[in-house]
Amino acid sequence: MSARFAEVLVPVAVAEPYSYAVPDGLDLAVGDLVAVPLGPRRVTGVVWALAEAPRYARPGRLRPVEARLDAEPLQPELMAFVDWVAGYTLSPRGMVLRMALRPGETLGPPRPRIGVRRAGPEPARMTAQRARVLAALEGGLCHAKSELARDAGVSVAVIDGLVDEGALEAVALPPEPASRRPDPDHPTVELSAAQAVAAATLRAAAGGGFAVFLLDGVTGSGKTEVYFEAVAEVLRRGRQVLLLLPEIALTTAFLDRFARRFGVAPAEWHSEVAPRRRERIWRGAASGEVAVVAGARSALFLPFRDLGLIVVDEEHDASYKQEEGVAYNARDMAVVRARIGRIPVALASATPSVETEVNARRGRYQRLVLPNRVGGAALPKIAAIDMTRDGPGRGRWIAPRLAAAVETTIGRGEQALLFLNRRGYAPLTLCRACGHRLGCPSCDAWLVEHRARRRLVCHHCGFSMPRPPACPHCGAQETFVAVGPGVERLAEEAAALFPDARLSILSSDLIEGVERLRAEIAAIERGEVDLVIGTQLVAKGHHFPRLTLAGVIDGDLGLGHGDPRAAERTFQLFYQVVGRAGRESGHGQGLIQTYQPKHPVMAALIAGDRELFYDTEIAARERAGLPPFGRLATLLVAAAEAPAAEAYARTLAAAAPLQAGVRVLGPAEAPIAVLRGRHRVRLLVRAARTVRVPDYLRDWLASVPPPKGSVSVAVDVDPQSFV
Ligand SMILES: Nc1ncnc2c1ncn2[C@@H]1O[C@H](COP(=O)(O)OP(=O)(O)OP(=O)(O)O)[C@@H](O)[C@H]1O
Ligand SMILES: [Zn+2]
Repeated sequence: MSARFAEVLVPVAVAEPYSYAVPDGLDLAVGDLVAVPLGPRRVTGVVWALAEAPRYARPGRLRPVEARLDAEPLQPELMAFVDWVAGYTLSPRGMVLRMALRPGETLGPPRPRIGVRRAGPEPARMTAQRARVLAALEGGLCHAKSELARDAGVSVAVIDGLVDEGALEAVALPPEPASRRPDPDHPTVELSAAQAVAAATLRAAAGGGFAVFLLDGVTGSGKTEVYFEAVAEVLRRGRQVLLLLPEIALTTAFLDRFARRFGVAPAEWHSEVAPRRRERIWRGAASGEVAVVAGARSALFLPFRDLGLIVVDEEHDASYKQEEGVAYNARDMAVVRARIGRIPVALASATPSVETEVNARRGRYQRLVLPNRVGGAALPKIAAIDMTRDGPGRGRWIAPRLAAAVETTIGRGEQALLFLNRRGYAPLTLCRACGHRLGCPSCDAWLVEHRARRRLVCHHCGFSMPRPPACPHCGAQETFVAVGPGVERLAEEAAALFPDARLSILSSDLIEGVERLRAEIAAIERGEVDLVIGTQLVAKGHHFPRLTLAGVIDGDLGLGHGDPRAAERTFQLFYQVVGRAGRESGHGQGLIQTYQPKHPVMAALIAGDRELFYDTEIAARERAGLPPFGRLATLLVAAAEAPAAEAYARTLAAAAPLQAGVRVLGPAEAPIAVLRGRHRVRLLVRAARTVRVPDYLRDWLASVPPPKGSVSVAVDVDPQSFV
């Protein structure tokens, strides 16, 4: 007997599934993907439960499920994961499901692939383009139409013309596989003793249940090769692997390395992957055909058929946190998914997050240590340049000592890197006559000059405009001055200082598209560049063999903003940047320009003493009751008008339940008080570790009338950023 009613979760902002009638003859199971009517639309949903009686509406009025879709059902583990993430982040369950159904909108029967081959007579009219097509088909093989067009350098219309005339014949091709099977058994490097120990532990865990590992290796210690051994073991067992990487769009080198080790590249999953390709990977993950996915945080919601291992590389990276919509941290949720799926998860980093470090110190996570660089290369020596004494002249940013080091490095035929975490030319433009500063019309932020694009840009909302001819405040002409450096300005200074050096500026906004960015990085790897100037893009896992000097231009930029994670972020960033130097030569050097050379973060970096940093930071967090010794959450109230936001925030604050171990601070204006034209007021929840913050927040929010009009409330449990 098939069930009469289905509870279907739909990918919209709803907390609960809706009831639908199951038509006679339609056999449904929990997890099935179905098409259901939703208002005037038809959407893809998932059968969350089946029942003999519906939960809500009167049975006679229920609309029926329209069809079961031709797709693998969601596994119970993924459904449980969706429930868990929704509960923890206080997000509508439907919105979390939506992340798991990402390509769901396009899910239909796979689109047929058309191939063509030679048939019949020569075409009556021969052109150069036609000749190229026919030449490419020499030998009688069948080619996919779109690939043939590309190979012959013609448009698809040329091929269609030849088909119409009968010179070519169209045939249906079998669907292309989403990815080929990686081969676990051709290792490419011989592991060092420490690597072998770590790899053996991970390999042994690959067959077991839930366990969390911290693969803790200094920069350039070969963490990747180690976790590849765990990947290989999971593949031998016929199971699937998820590799999470920050900035996957940049990591061609990683894909190449994977391909060298396993014979094929992994399936890539990130926002730059074309929709149809994403759909194929989604299906391939669900069918088991795709064995390994390397992806950005959203890959965590892929419907793997039999996931056996998750690796989170550079686990400390801030890009794992999604702030918009469902606010989740993919590193933390990877641990949750592994626990639900009873599989191991490996977190890799040279600079673990303080949370992870504490978990490892307490033995909750098992630490695997790689204390040395591959081949015995020494770690870079780090020194501070005290800008209060040894800075460059006014309007310049590269201190003489750093300039001299760059000169020497380039002179030896090696590469140098200058790091400044600021895109654009200058972070501030002001009028010399009246002091007016050019700000964004819809955000509480200054406009950043991007000289290459000839525009002033708001980094928060994307607003941009050309530099105005006259000051909008006093009307003076030609009085604007650029204040402070961005990478473009730094490059200008570097070009003047080192006229013969080949420069590359690595900044996401200067290089259009992933492919060009990847090409630029490859050129640096090949040594075709002498001096790299970059934003945080350069800090992420690159291996530039000839790079021996890393200079940090503004060592104070991230410090002291009242952000509880400022010290941690700064330490991680600079340690990683400097960690790009001397990876092969062994004589790497890091120079950090700072006005606070005595700051604990600088002191730990200069001493090359990572433990000193963690000891200091962990003690400070413990004293202050900050994560992981306490919990944080923010409620951000936003509205078109400031009074509406403030009023609702006060209502919320007044309704905050009294509970031991919980303090609610605020409302206070958010550091960026206006964003995209919306006024923002924040409440901060500080709680003891033992408090179940999501439950507390749920009770609280249920006790107040929902926001009306333009007012919205965004909940962020474990916030990473406090802007
Ligand atoms: N046992 C080995 N023998 C030879 N080469 C190795 C070995 N292990 C790793 N390598 C090579 O050493 C280089 C550095 O390794 P890898 O990039 O994995 O370091 P990492 O620990 O991830 O560094 P980071 O954290 O700085 O990104 C790579 O080119 C890698 O192929
Ligand atoms: Zn703006």
